[in-house]
Amino acid sequence: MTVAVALFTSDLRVHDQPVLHAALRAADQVVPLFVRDDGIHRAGFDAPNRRAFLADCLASLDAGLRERGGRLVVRTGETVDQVCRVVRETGAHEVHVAAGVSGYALGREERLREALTGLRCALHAHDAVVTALPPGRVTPASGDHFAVFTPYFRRWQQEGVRAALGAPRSVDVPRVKGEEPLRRAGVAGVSPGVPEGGEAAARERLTAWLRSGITEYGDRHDDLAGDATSRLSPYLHFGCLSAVELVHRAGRKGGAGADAFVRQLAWRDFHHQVLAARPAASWSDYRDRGDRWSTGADTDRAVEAWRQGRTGYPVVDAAMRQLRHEGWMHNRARLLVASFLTKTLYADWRVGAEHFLGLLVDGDLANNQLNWQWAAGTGTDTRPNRVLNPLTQARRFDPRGSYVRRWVPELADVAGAAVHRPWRLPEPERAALDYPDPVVDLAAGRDRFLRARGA
Ligand SMILES: Cc1cc2nc3c(=O)[nH]c(=O)nc-3n(C[C@H](O)[C@H](O)[C@H](O)COP(=O)(O)OP(=O)(O)OC[C@H]3O[C@@H](n4cnc5c(N)ncnc54)[C@H](O)[C@@H]3O)c2cc1C
Repeated sequence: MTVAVALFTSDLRVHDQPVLHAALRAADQVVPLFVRDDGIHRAGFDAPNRRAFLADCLASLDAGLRERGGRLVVRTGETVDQVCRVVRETGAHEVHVAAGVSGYALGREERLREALTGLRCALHAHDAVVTALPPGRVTPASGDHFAVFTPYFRRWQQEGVRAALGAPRSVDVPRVKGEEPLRRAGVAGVSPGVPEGGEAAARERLTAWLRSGITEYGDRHDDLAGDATSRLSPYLHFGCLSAVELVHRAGRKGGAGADAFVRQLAWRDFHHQVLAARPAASWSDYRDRGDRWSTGADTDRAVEAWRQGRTGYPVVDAAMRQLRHEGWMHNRARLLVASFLTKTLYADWRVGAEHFLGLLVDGDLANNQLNWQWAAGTGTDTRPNRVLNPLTQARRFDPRGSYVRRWVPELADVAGAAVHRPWRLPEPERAALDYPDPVVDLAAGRDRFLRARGA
């Protein structure tokens, strides 16, 4: 009887699962293994919202495997140690894993390969499991990665993604010890609106999205109140859905909405290929603009108001409260609150990125840090000094003020677009609101930023 290990990482699914597929082909029995990695815990990367969502993901993956006669084996510790233990206990001759797309995953893969060699066990790392196109698959004529999205996307389209795989019919698991999967109920400090995680919930959402939402995505994706995006990002982050499958299914649906959606999936790949080539960009400027970010008591106060959703700019505050409540924020809102922090307040993008990582269910280094750098103008944006005015953004993307009223209850009774400028309300009405004055003058903030950038 031969045994292989399928090591699950950011690919917690049974559909289009190249790691599981390859392990099943390689051996009579497979250990589907997930290691709750101490390294991720030490790095503070298992924020409560993601831990809770992960608990659902593991439960759903276990259920998916049980439907096929198998189960998920969960261990806690250093990934390399735990995999080696399972290999020794079961006599496995192969370990299959998704190829790393982050510095951490690449390092883990290297250590694992070395440790397994000593056990005469081969490690197979599979491409295009976490992303649709593996980082490095397409590169420009000069350089190891694309620094601008549009030419990257052209090549990404030409290259095409691999075919999707079906879910296995059966999974035969040898007798091996595992822990009880973590229960969501045991995680403290979780935002009340965090959605249910896991492959089953993901596939339900995907089906609904393909049936209706995607058609109008091109026209409506920036509508803050309309909430007309897929909200699939947490499922993509944990790999409950495969980006490859999404590209194919959206492609089969066709139309302008589907094209626009696939383009966003390519943004995800784009950021991964930047970070794979420049791992330091997770915490250092991708392009150094010579910034000397604002510090001091006034900045600290303004940043704290930003975190709490009390800046006095309703659209910014609505977005920050949505993040705290749901562990998710609309992309347009992410862009405008990030511009507000890094440009209007001229605070270091790392401060904002860290706050996001503490709350986002979809929070990941490639997409979060590089989108923050994009918004701060230290990343891949070709117009690094543009400053988004939250009032203009509110007028365009929340023209009736519904998004603000949804998230800022103090302003729920202010009708229409007037909700975006509460300081202009007649005095008795204004004074009756428990809502702060603006923490910064927009024009002054913008001028300070442009002066600092020499623009
Ligand atoms: C400051 C900032 C921080 C961000 N942090 C994250 C993060 O930590 N994790 C994350 O997944 N996304 C991040 N994004 C990108 C984007 O905001 C989210 O992916 C998107 O809002 C998720 O909602 P959705 O699934 O409804 O997206 P949809 O609009 O339905 O898009 C479909 C999918 O495409 C991908 N996608 C869309 N836009 C982007 C983008 N700009 N960059 C990369 N991928 C994208 C996502 O996987 C998303 O699920 C960030 C954006 C900004 C401006």
